[in-house]
Amino acid sequence: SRASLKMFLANILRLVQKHDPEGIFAEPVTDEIAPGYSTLIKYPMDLTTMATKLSNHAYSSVDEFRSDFVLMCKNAMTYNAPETVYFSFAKNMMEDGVKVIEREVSLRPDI
Ligand SMILES: NC(=O)c1ccc2nc(N)sc2c1
Repeated sequence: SRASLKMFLANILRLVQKHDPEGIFAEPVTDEIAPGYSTLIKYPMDLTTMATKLSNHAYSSVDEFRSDFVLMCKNAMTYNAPETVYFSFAKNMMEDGVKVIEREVSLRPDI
């Protein structure tokens, strides 16, 4: 149901947040901390925005949620040069996060 999808996705958000101890994905990226970000990144995404979308019933499937999560990570791999820690965090976050999502989905075939 819509209520169980919301609970399921809220738990995934909690789990993936553990893989971002520096909190670089916690809030929208500002042009102050990342010069030119809003010009380069057409579709920004972050974990707080995902939580808000979840509260507003903006996700009707795990796929839609996963798309925003991957968008968030790919944005960071677009804006930040490959040799930066931010790029490495994003690459690892994408790998770890997708694994978390797929494991949780495998435990809930009904979702
Ligand atoms: N998510 C990002 O791409 C991101 C987050 C934080 C941050 N702080 C900087 N000084 S550059 C930067 C980039």
